[in-house]
Amino acid sequence: MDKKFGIKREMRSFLMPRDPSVDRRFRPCPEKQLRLFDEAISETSDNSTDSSDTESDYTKNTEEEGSSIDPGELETGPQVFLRLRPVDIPSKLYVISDCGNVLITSAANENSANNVSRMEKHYSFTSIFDSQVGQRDVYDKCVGPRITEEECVTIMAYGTSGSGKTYTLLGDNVRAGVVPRALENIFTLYDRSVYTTPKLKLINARVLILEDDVMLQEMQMRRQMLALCPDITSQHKRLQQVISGDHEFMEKPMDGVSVMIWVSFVEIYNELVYDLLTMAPRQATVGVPPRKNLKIVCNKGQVFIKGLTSIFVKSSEEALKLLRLGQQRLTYASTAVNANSSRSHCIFTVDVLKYHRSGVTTQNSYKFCDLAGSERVDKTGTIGSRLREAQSINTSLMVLGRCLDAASSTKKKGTADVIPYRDSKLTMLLQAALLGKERLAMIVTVTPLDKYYEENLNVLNFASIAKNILFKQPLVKQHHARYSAFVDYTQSSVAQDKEYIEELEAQNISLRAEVDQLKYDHVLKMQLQEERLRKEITDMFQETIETNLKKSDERHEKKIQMLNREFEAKLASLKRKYEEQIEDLEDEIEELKAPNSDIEIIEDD
Ligand SMILES: Nc1ncnc2c1ncn2[C@@H]1O[C@H](COP(=O)(O)OP(=O)(O)OP(=O)(O)O)[C@@H](O)[C@H]1O
Repeated sequence: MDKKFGIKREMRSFLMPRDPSVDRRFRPCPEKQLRLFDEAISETSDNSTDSSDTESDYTKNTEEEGSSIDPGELETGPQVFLRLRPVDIPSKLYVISDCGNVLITSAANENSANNVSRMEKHYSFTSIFDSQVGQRDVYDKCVGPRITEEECVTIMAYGTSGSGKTYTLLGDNVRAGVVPRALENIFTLYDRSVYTTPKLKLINARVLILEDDVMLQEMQMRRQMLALCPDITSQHKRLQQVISGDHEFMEKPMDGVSVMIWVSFVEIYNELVYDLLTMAPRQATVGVPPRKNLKIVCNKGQVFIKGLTSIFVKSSEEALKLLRLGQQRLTYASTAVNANSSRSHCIFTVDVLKYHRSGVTTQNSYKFCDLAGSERVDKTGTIGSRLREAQSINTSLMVLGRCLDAASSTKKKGTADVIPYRDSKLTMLLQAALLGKERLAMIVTVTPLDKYYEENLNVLNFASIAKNILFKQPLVKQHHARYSAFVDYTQSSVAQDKEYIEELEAQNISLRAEVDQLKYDHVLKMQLQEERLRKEITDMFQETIETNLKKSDERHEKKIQMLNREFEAKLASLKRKYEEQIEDLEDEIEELKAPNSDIEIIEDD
């Protein structure tokens, strides 16, 4: 691995500045002298007498930069924030300047493996959040204004593993991160304008009106999806209390505007794109999503993921539920620096679709991107699948660095470099932000410990490239589209009634479906009950018959025995009678055999 990275460093690296040990005079240099991070970083070699790389010079540079911008010109660039993670003993190598938005990294010791570490550097940021700064302030500075201004924005968390990217975006059960706060903010902002049926949907980067049957399918899908989500009612209530204590989000008065909110959640793992909100097949558990790789399509400058599930949500709780479901399906693993490390990049998108009474539909997208931690595979001794993940993570971050560098050199050279966003899935999906069509806010997280010094320099160098970008073209704040179907529909005074009727019709359709389902369930239940009763009755009759049969058998048996006894008694008496008769007859016969026995003969002499 060392060898591989060694070879790469020969070329211009986007994660590592040039090796300062090489004499400046012998370095290859462009015709017009440009340093990779000029203006954003000032470097001072320990023994250098070159005073142009000092903090004061940095201030001068940025002032010049500021003055060169015509305030009337619509130039804008990413906002890059730095957040320092709280640690027990913070390294003394990082100091925040008095002005509060420059991080000065001191030179590390001479024995450092990397020569780059032997320099003092100044990194400027839009804002720096010290380790004491809480989630509220991070949200208020980085995201809140974008949502209130209704600007499309991509918020990207970038940093080394375990530095707090996921914590910043999602937070925990008490310290809500940027995403739960943004959801509360969005639903408060549109509160009474939130439409309860999915009439509009963003399909293949186009806002479309849904037919009733499609709308019904969407509602059924949403119901099934929400049923799969973990129960977060009490957790959501707690977070809501925390958030409402921290911020005073206001509802934006909107007349004749209906707002439909959709969410989607994707993961880029080993350069493959997975949908985190698909319906799991019957046999799969919540934690094991069907892993179907999705295709990214780029059509006339519009980038979208083909077949990505987008779920219609009516409340911040529903959106948070889906976020938690997606989180359960994300690829995490235990690494040397983080027991629960994200091994993939993930993007949670909230699309806000609006239709106005004027007949115009608009769309705002808020993308929250949690990048996997950049990692030193050689130092952490990563092996096997973790190594493959780490290489894939580092490669896609490298491409992101190249894209940012190409965008920033547009400003430096005044020529438009081709931005190589097609070189990775991540940069393809973030294309709109990388081309300046949407706002880009990068939250860079750093663990201020000595042992992460070199990794942190890479991250800070990366951030400084982003900080250097200025987009020439005006930001596309919202995508507008006019739909004739909505013109008539919304222009007349009857429009609102019609809207209400449509809503009722949609509800009616869904209620009818529900009634049909209930009827079907009822019939099925009755059939089952009848079957059970029939069986019970048959069993009962059979039992009765058997008992009766048994009783009758017993009765017959007794009767037979009694008759037998009577018969035997009769037989005995007849026998006795006939025996007596026989005896009499025998006596008579005896008497007849001796006929004169009753005559006494007397003879004379
Ligand atoms: N500002 C902070 N305040 C309090 N705790 C923090 C802060 N930043 C990070 N942590 C804690 O540090 C740990 C690691 O943070 P987290 O998981 O957000 O890192 P990560 O940058 O997303 O890492 P990976 O890239 O490996 O996924 C978590 O337990 C988190 O709660």
